[in-house]
Parts: sequence; structure tokens; C-alpha cells
Amino acid sequence: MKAALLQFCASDDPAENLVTVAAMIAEAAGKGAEMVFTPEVTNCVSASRTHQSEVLRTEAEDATLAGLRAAAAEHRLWLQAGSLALKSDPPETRFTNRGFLIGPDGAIHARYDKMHMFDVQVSENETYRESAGYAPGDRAVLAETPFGTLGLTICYDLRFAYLYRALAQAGAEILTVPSAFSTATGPAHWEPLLRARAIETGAFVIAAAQVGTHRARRGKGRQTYGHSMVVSPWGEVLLDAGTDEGVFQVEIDRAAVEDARRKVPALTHDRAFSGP
Ligand SMILES: O=C(O)CNC(=O)[C@H](CS)NC(=O)CCC(=O)C(=O)O
Repeated sequence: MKAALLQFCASDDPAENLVTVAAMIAEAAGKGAEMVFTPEVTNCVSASRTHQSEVLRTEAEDATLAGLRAAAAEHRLWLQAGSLALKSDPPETRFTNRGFLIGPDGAIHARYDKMHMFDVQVSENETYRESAGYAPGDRAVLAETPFGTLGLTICYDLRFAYLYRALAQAGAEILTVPSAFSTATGPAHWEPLLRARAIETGAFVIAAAQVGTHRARRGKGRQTYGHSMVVSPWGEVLLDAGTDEGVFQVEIDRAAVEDARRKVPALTHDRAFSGP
């Protein structure tokens, strides 16, 4: 499968971001991509809840989702919208951080709501309270494609290894981790966590990421780490996109999953244990 990861720097303006991402999807299609992966919060990177309340929409009314479905259908490719920030259906007043798998028919084949909320203080002046703005999901999601079974996760989920193990044991061959990783944690944590998840599960890890200093009309701008990555089931880094924006292509051969799991069948060696 020819995979294309889109790495870019979304602003807090969904209309502008849709123009950017639609052009990148067309570029990927022109290069022969069969499946395209976009980062977390493809539609809007914003630290202002007031601003988000104004520009975000429910899934049914979201123009980015409609635009991505149209692009997938136009170019006849599979598209993973890493996530979109959406308004939730009432009575939930917080937003939802939701990933989508869209088929070449333009239909939505799967949805995943991010489960783990980034509530951390990474430094004296850098605090995140994702759970104040977003309602977490509570369901792990597998999705079938002609190129293999996907296990859908998002960003901070990456730190919860048992989620990836559960997805792989349930059949995932490709684990996706669309992200907007912080520049405080990225340098030390991003690559080793992605490689560990691939090695532990014998699955491909595909992580399209936001990058750069995000322009914001309202509230503080944010910085993200970039380094969109693809890791093989053996743990090798097949792609590290660095900090440039662009379309990055990688060939994914699902036979590598079987090969890695035949050599090291750790996924079948779990032991029940008592304590601690
Ligand atoms: O806030 C939004 O609109 C969308 N959500 C995000 O960007 C989230 C929460 S701030 N980012 C992460 O999970 C980064 C995790 C991370 O950097 C780590 O685990 O170290």
C-alpha cells in the first residue's frame, strides 16, 4: 500500500485548513497514494475555548468532514482524518476529539473518540487541560481496509501500552497515532514510544503529526513537534518527516506484520499473574 502522511501547521481557521489539506490530498493522489493520513485536530489548532465554540461544528454540520469525504471520493482513495475537533451532541457541552476512516466511496467507515486526555504540566509555563475542553471516548476501535486492519488511537493515547496490545490482539496490523505532540515532550518521548508500540505488537505504526508554531486569531498560539513517523513491525523507522510541512510517502507491506510476529510471537505470550 502506498501511504501518504500529511504534515502541516493548522491554524485556528477551519476554512483555511481545509484548503491546505485538500491541496495536499490532491498532491498525494497525484503521486499514487492509496491511503492518506492526516494529523490530530486537522480542522483547528486552538487554545481558546471561546474561539472553538464559535468555529467548531457538530459532526453532521462539519465542513471539514464533508470536504474530506468529497476529496476521498474524488481521488478514489482511503483517508484517515486523524482527528477533527467537533461540537458534541447535547447534553455534552465539551468538544469531541474524533478520528474518522473514510473510504474511496466517500463514506465514513469508522469513528474513534480519543480516550486519554492530555492533562499535564510539562513545564512551569506550559499546562494542558484537555479534559476541560473535550469529553473523552470509552471505546477502542478497529477498522477494516483492503491494506490491513487499522487500530485507531490519537496522540496522548500513545502512552497507554495496553490499548495498543488490546488492539493488536484483536487483529490490528496498522496502529495509527495522529498527533499534535508538544515540543516539551516530543524530543525525549515521541520516537521511543512509537517504536516501542510497534515492537511490542508487531504492527506498523503510522503517526501523522502537526508541526510548527500555529497561527491563532484568538488566544495563545501553540507549538507542535512534527516528526510524522512510520515504524515497521520490527521497530525500524521507515519515515521521519522532520519539521517540514509536506506530503510524505511510504510503502506499507502487510506481510512484514506476519514476519515480525513469526520471529517474536510475544503478542501470544501473555501470562496471568498475581500481585502487586
Ligand atoms: O487541544 C486540542 O485541540 C487537541 N488536542 C491536542 O492537541 C492534545 C491535547 S492538548 N495533544 C496531545 O495529546 C499531546 C500529547 C503529548 O504531547 C504527549 O503525550 O507528550
